[in-house]
Amino acid sequence: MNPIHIVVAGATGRMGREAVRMIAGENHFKLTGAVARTHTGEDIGEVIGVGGLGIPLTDSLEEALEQGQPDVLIDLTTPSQVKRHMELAIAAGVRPVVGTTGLTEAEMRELDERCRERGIGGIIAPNFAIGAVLMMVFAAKAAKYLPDVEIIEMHHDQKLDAPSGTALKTAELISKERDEKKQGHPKEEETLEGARGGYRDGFRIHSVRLPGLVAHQEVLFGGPGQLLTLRHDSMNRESFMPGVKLAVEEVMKQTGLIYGLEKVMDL
Ligand SMILES: NC(=O)c1ccc[n+]([C@@H]2O[C@H](COP(=O)([O-])OP(=O)(O)OC[C@H]3O[C@@H](n4cnc5c(N)ncnc54)[C@H](O)[C@@H]3O)[C@@H](O)[C@H]2O)c1
Ligand SMILES: O=C(O)C1=N[C@H](C(=O)O)CCC1
Repeated sequence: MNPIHIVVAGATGRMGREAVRMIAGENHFKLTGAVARTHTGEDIGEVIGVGGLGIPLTDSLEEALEQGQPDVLIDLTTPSQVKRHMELAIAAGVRPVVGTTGLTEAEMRELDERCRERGIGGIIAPNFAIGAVLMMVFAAKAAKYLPDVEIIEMHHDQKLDAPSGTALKTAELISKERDEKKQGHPKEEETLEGARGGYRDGFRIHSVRLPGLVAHQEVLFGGPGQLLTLRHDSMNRESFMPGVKLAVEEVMKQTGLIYGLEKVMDL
């Protein structure tokens, strides 16, 4: 079997480094390009401390797509870059696997059309941690029976988008199962703006940002005389890598853009 050729955008970032390390450790994956914001020409393997990989860092995704001829782009950059990167990859027939959060629903619809026109697959996973995907799916099941729900997501203070992609995806899955209901007292009023968090489909999402955190989420359900809390914690970025690996393998079999790792898992 030919290895899957992969270019990583954001290769020197917290997630990108882990992705490069993961690719280097898999026989059926081959790194063909590493893109970072600044062009250094240095070997990405030397930069991240795994030894030479023979792949120089470039600041041009176009160059990495043309020279490396990858099958897959893994994008782990920033909300401001991800759409352009996906457009470039799709136009070149390269399948995007995207962890970068912050794309709007309209943007995802447009990118899905582009993938279909090109006859290729793409995967956007707001959270690659398998445990987090399970938490989201379990939350949707619980919401059917316990419609009073609030989401609290907690991330490190370098995160640019709020609420997190995970919280938005959890809310989407919950809304599909939950009967329509406005959570909280009908006459509640905020005396401090934002105190009740963001409002979506009748329930609330709260975002916490603190140094020391990585990626954490609680989904709280309440009913008369009972509480159910679903919680997931990512302690480090290695926690996301089994999901990245799965997404790269699955994207080769798909057509169109898939939003959420649960759609390629046997759940
Ligand atoms: N889906 C998931 O499971 C998951 C997990 C963690 C992080 N994330 C998301 O992944 C993204 C990256 O997270 P991080 O913690 O690694 O961030 P980071 O800031 O450590 O890394 C981002 C990298 O992107 C690079 N970059 C920025 N602009 C670029 C450009 N134009 N071209 C090439 N590279 C560019 C930066 O130089 C940096 O190295 C964020 O959007 C974050 O929310 C998703
Ligand atoms: O570090 C981040 O940023 C993360 N973002 C994802 C999100 O927005 O849900 C989840 C994992 C970490």
